[in-house]
Amino acid sequence: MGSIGTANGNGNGIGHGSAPVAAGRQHAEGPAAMLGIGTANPTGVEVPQNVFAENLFRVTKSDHLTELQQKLTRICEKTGIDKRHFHLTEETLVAHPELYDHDAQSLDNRLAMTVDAVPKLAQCAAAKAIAEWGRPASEITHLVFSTYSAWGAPSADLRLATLLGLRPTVSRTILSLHGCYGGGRALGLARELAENNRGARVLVACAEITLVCFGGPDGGNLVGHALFGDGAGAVIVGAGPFRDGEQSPIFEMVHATQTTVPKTEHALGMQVSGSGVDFHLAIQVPTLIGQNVERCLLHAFRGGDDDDNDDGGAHLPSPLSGNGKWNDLFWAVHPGGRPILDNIDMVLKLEPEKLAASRHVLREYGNMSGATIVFVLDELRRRRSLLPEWGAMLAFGPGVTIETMVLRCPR
Ligand SMILES: CC(C)(COP(=O)(O)OP(=O)(O)OC[C@H]1O[C@@H](n2cnc3c(N)ncnc32)[C@H](O)[C@@H]1OP(=O)(O)O)[C@@H](O)C(=O)NCCC(=O)NCCSC(=O)/C=C/c1ccc(O)cc1
Repeated sequence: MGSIGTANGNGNGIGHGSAPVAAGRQHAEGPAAMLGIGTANPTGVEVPQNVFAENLFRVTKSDHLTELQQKLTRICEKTGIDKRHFHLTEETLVAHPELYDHDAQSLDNRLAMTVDAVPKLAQCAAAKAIAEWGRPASEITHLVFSTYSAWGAPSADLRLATLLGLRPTVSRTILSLHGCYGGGRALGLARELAENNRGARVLVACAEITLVCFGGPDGGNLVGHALFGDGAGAVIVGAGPFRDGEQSPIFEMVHATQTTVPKTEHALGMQVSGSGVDFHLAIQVPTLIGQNVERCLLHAFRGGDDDDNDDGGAHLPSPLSGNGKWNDLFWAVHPGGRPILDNIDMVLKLEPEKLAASRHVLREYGNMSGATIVFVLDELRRRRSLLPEWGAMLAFGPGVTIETMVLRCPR
């Protein structure tokens, strides 16, 4: 173990698309791949970012807090966001003033309002992913569901399985409170499930509804107010042999790693209390991510090898051996915030259009936590004919945790 704690995928090299997984009857043939991608947002409320602060202060009866409103307006202008989608309506806020009263016990109501809404939003995204995949939902063998916004048992994964009519033997896993790296972790897990269980078809679903953490502007979470939005993403993951009628691989998932940056637990967090959920985003987060991201990428592109010598060895695909190597890749980066993308651009010396898909998603939807990375993958898939062969996916969240995946766009 090096100075950064790590946990690896199943140790595949990143050989050129050809069956790097150990042969054996129970294993799949070749790398896992994304076979269908879908996204969804709540249909009711779409808020332009340039009126967000004004709306928030009006609906929470906080117009007298003029300095705070000016500050939120300043922050909103710097987010790189044009609009966001929300499940929470003004009518609901009028009926539930406890949602912006920091002293009120509102957690029960918040959870009651999201218990059905979260799996239903996930269902909308999953239905699109399944339609693109081209096979019936009954052929899904595993479900990995990530959310921070719905808790309870039976949990959101079971509700989603029921809504989609998945078979009773579907093997379900729910990832809770992973925050913004939940989508990356769910995809990493799906990759391992698909490669290690021949014939497995894994539905990854991520759905987030910010109602659980909504509060008045005096609650001290102005950046969270300016940044987060609601959305769901779903991906069908499977490995060869592929079936008749099945979508051919969109992106191969060649290798995945997870890195925890030591001594940064304080930087990103979520505190649950009777009055809801409070986010904490330290001002240092964009810098911390910028400082650690290249190390994580090198680790992933070495196939999880902890050897720090960049020997251009057998693991590395050729794009990473030359100068300007990172510009030879396509990029699926979680747009956690505009300065995070700016720092990654700067550290990796990326050409301006390399993070275009991430900036587009940030602009159109804001940060939808774990679901956001699926929107970025969906956007990249639209630009597929322009993409180079190899790519990298990055997602970040509490820990600070950095999820990295080496992707390949088959021709
Ligand atoms: C749009 C911001 C807020 C400001 O842009 P800027 O280019 O840094 O501009 P300034 O440096 O001029 O800052 C504007 C104001 O914002 C303030 N500010 C600037 N970051 C801050 C700050 N983290 N705090 C509190 N004031 C600040 C800053 O002090 C300043 O205040 P003021 O001088 O009074 O105008 C930008 O910094 C930004 O997007 N920051 C957020 C980055 C970030 O941490 N993103 C989260 C990544 S991880 C993730 O996505 C998952 C989170 C998550 C975690 C747990 C879960 O369960 C679920 C999800």
